[in-house]
Amino acid sequence: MDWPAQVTVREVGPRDGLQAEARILSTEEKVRLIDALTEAGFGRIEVTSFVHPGAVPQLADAEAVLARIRRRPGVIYSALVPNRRGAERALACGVDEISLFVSASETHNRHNVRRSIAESLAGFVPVAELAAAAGVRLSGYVVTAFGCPYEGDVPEEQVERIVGAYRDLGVAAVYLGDTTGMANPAQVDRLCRLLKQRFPDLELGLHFHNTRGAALANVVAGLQAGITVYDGAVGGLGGCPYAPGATGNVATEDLVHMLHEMGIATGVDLDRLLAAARLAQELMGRELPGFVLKAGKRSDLVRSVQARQAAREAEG
Ligand SMILES: CC(=O)SCCNC(=O)CCNC(=O)[C@H](O)C(C)(C)COP(=O)(O)OP(=O)(O)OC[C@H]1O[C@@H](n2cnc3c(N)ncnc32)[C@H](O)[C@@H]1OP(=O)(O)O
Repeated sequence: MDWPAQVTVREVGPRDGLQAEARILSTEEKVRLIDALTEAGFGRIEVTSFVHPGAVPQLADAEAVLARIRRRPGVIYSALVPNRRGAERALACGVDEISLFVSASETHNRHNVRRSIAESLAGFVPVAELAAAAGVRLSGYVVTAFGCPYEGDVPEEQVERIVGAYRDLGVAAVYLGDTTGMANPAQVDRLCRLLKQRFPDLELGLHFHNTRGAALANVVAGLQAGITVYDGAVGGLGGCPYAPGATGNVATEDLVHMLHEMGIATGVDLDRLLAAARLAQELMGRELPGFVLKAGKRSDLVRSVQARQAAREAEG
């Protein structure tokens, strides 16, 4: 297998990660976290969402967050947008990318945005027009693309239909979301190959939650199918307030660590990312699920084992 030389890792912790966390961070705390992620070298960061403030109270300060973060030139700071009202708010803040979202299953979409899939898609038309007029990048998530907590299996044709609708809207990228960690590597391989064949000119990205521990295995399946864009949430923050049993995205530092060990470049500074993960843990006031956060980098292993050994010898 020829692995790609480089992949794009999108940091979505400040949006997907925070939206389901019980502890509401202050605007200042969010800005500190996003600035630390910018320092880590990400080219793309999803910073917030412009949804109804009552639906996701954690992100009700989207405008203030965007106004205060230190934006590094060239970095794409994106926000999730459900409708025209959200697009108007996002554009007023000068976002670099608007990410639309619709579920591949009717039931989840109704729970999430109180609309049918067809109604969501129809509502995206004016958003696409606004984004195009403003010259802002447009992308779209397919939520529950690999399975739905309410409906179970999601037919591949349904995902294909939504990707086609996004393509017709003129999006630059489509991100396939495994919202509740239901994907397996064989399924990822099959769906990605199918979509790449059907939509060869569209950028496809993968967004895995690690609910059942399969996220990194699914990333490898995606790499084998030729996908080069992956989402992660710092520390493994995350979930979905409208999906029972949802937990965090794959921890970005685990993803970046694995990719670097495989010889795949990401442009991300892993040490700075780990510092951001420790900050996220401190801000949330709880242990986050990321593995490398606890175990350290592979390259640090021998050093830390030797240090422990020396400490034991000094004690004894
Ligand atoms: C898998 C994932 O992680 S997806 C992300 C997690 N899920 C979410 O973020 C869900 C977000 N959902 C929502 O924000 C809501 O369900 C909506 C906005 C999509 C739909 O809610 P509805 O109540 O049906 O909206 P509706 O269009 O009827 O408008 C109701 C009111 O909300 C306001 N509103 C609608 N959209 C927005 C918005 N994007 N931002 C702020 N206010 C809004 C309207 O202006 C209206 O206000 P008014 O009563 O003062 O006139």
